[in-house]
Amino acid sequence: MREKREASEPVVSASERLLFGGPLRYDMGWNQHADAFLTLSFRAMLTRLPGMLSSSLRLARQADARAARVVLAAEAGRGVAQAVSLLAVNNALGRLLTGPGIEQRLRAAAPALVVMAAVSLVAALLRAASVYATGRLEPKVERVATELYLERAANVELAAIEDHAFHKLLDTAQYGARSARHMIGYSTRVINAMISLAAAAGVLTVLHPALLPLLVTMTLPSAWSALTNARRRYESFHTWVQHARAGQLISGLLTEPAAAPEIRVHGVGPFLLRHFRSMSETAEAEQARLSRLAARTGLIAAAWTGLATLATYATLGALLLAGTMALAVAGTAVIAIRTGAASLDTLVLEINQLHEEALFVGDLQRLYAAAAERAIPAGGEPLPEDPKEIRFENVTFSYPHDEPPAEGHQAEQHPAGGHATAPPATVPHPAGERTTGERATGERTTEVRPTREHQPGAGRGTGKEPAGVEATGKDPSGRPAAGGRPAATTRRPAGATPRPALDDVTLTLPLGRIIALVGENGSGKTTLVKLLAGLYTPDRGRILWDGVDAARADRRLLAERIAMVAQDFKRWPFTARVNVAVGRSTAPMTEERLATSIAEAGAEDVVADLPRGLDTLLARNFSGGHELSGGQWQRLGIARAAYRRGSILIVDEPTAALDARAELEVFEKIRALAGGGQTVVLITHRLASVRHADLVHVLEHGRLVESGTPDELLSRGGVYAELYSLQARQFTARVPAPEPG
Ligand SMILES: Nc1ncnc2c1ncn2[C@@H]1O[C@H](COP(=O)(O)OP(=O)(O)OP(=O)(O)O)[C@@H](O)[C@H]1O
Repeated sequence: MREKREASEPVVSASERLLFGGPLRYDMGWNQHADAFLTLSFRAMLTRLPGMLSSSLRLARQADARAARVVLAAEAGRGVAQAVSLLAVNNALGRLLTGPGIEQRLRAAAPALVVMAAVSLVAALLRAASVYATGRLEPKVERVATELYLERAANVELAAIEDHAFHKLLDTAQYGARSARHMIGYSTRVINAMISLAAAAGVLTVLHPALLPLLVTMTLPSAWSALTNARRRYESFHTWVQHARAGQLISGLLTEPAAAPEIRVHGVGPFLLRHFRSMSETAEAEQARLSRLAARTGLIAAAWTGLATLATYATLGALLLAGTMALAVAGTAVIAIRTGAASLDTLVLEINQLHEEALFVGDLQRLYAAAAERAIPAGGEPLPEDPKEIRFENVTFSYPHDEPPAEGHQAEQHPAGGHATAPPATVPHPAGERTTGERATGERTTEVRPTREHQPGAGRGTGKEPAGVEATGKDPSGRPAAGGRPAATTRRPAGATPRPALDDVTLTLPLGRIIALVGENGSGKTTLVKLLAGLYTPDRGRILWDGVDAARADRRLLAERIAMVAQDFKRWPFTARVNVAVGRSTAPMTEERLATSIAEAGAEDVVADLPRGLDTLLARNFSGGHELSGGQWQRLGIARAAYRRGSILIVDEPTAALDARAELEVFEKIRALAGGGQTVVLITHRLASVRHADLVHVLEHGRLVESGTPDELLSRGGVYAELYSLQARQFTARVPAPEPG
């Protein structure tokens, strides 16, 4: 009881309190399983065993049916071999211990000895077959499960990705594939242990009915000790790992380039180092506590096993003395009890592990189901071949909003990006600290479960953060900061209903023209183009392509027509060539198309300056990688959109990172694209650049407030004219001369 209280009370170091205002907590999906694992009784685990085994089998059959059959047959064969071997031992002992001379006894025992040798050989061959087939199966199972995971995740609506609950499931389920792989090994060992236990128990029962209870008595202590330590470790994980993570966060900050200048100029290094030491010491204390408890449990188990062994041998002796058991049978019983005890021990541990893995595979299956429900619908009406206009009719759209955090969890934060993503790479998953064949001695081998940062699709960026959420954990490229740096989250007060991002908007986008969307920050411009691109569907109202409602249209065909340079377009960690050609990854990658797109975006100089031209890897954190400036990236982004050759080009803040000359040039290029018949939907705050637009829509607080040509809007003297003159004044206003003296 004392021990439980000790483990569940988090020790928050003074450093943690100072730096994070309390315990630093990441919101990680697998946390959900802490309680499930700790509260489940061993009996309940046994009840669930058939379900878990059949789920493993299903996965195995899906991945490689032949290998699955080999494993099953080999394990069953090994069990039979063990029973036959025990019976042969009994036979051999019986012949050796009774009879006239030693030579005749040896001769009589010879057939049984030959059987033993043959059975050992067969068992060894079967084991080899099982090891080989399991080794083949495991990676295939993981691949099949991962592919399904990635495929489904990539195919859900953007709204699902931005939905906190779905994202949490996505996070939890990321461990499922690895768990599915582990389940194969555990299932094999469980099946093997069950069969050999049944063989030993069967033989013992045949030999003498009193032997079976002795087997159980001898095994229980070590199984109890192993289980207790595993649970204690798991429970402790939830107590101290968060603190260890806080320490790792500090060590990450001390080495990351972004923090380096301030660490040096402001002398933050010693300050952080001091707190790093203090946090590490807290984690060390927890490790010491665990080791102390493990040693104590090990001792208790050893004493219990010793007593049980003594009782076993005393019973065997008594049976021998009473003449109710032959010496040969007693000898066989000792061997069978030892084998059976080892099998039972393995069984307890492996079922434990299997259960834990099954929880994560369960998440994966839940994700598959949820992702299927939220998948982008396939099929739909075709869009008109050459539409004249797209019309927004009374369109209203609100972003789904998260519930405010529960009381007392104000320090609970997500790793970078505002959404829960992955735990930092250096922190093992509890099941990652896996025990392989743990015994009461406390010996174990550990394996660290890789986190999403190591997996394809790592660091998914979602573009914008939910209303009122401010993400601070991104590097300038929008990628999650290294080490899963937590983002401070601030939220809307509880109960406040957010304003719709778009509120009853009715407007027309004439195709083949340049249309500018203008308005202050947060007025709904980006939201409008995301609806146009089919990334969201309106809550109310319709988006009509010459009368065809986009909500009923084939979404894939709609996307085919759109090329988009978003504000935070993806900077793929690939070569420059791929960064452009990824605009239309289904098209053959031709040099001519690449060169044309690069020229259309005015990105020739950017490519010419790269050390290996188009083959330069654009990711500084890899060897040979190169980093571009914001403006250079922006040009490549436009080249990517040009490469796509969509009929509607959406450009969101294309010149934000450009100098004055480059800005002019980019607008020229964009105008030229429109000259080729492409529709350009341009979002910009630089109103001087809007002069060439055919039509300007002005948004304010999600509502359309003005529409017209730039000249019409200027002469109207409304919001546009006001914003325009504000900007113009910045250039003409005289800077007050400094006061003399
Ligand atoms: N993914 C999102 N989840 C929740 N709310 C969002 C999301 N994206 C935008 N919003 C909110 O919707 C409103 C409109 O945002 P939007 O990005 O469309 O404005 P904008 O006019 O493009 O702004 P800016 O000029 O700053 O780019 C804002 O209140 C914003 O906070």
